[in-house]
Amino acid sequence: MKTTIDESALLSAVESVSVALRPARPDAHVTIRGLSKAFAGKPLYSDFNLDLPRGKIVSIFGPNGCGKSTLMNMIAGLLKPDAGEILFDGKSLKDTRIGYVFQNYRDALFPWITAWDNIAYPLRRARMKDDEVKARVAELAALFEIRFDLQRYPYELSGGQMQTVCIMRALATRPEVMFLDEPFSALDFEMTLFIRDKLQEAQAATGVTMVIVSHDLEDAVFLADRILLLTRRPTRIAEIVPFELPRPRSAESTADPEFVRVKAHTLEVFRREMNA
Ligand SMILES: Nc1ncnc2c1ncn2[C@@H]1O[C@H](COP(=O)(O)OP(=O)(O)OP(=O)(O)O)[C@@H](O)[C@H]1O
Repeated sequence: MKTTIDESALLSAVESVSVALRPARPDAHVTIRGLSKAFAGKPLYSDFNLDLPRGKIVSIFGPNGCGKSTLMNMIAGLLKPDAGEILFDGKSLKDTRIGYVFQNYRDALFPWITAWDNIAYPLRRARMKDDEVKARVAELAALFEIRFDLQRYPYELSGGQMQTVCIMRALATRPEVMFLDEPFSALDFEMTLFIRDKLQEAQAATGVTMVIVSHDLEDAVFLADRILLLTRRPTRIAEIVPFELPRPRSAESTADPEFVRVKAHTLEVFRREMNA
């Protein structure tokens, strides 16, 4: 008797074998297995696997259009993969608290409510009691050394102040994983230094796992414990570069020989991938 094989069942069986073959690293917080995504029939990711370490800052860096934002958005649940599995400590996204800082802070804040209410918004949605909401916003305001009036509306704030509010809002619910898409791209140098400091402080205070997409090599290296270097599409991991310079890192850290070495190495891998 001829046996017919259901192609999709076969594919999913093969996929689950490949998933099972790659156990998570012991320090893994987020495990990505067999991730695939195509746009208009052209594959961007195909059977992509990655572990993101717990409590670390990972920067995603790579050539233009290689899929940095797409990868982050799939992990954060903003974009559905065609196939694959993403787990957070073995849990699905719906059982995980995440924070997201969008690239364009001007569009990210609700313009009809004050900065204070923007920060409180996710806490109220989580049905936190009023006095606890007040305490949490006050705690964040202290951490970020807020000197401007949080009762102002977003349009009354500078770009750096708006981005600070976006980051406070993303941290409000004490996320397990925080995603930041180009957090420095629209900031001036002074504000970039301030936000770099505050992100390091927030990470040290909370142990949150952070994923940052960056176009800028210096920004990508500066905050990272690991730099995830991607290839051109179809996108693979070119290299995961560790960067162990002690924290807190300051503007002076960019002259540290280890910073200079890691930046040069990252650039070398990037150039190699551009020419591949
Ligand atoms: N919704 C979409 N529809 C069609 N193509 C898309 C879509 N989103 C992304 N792409 C394509 O997928 C590729 C990766 O896009 P993505 O924005 O993730 O790359 P990136 O590395 O973040 O880019 P950049 O460096 O320009 O910010 C690009 O070629 C892009 O044109």
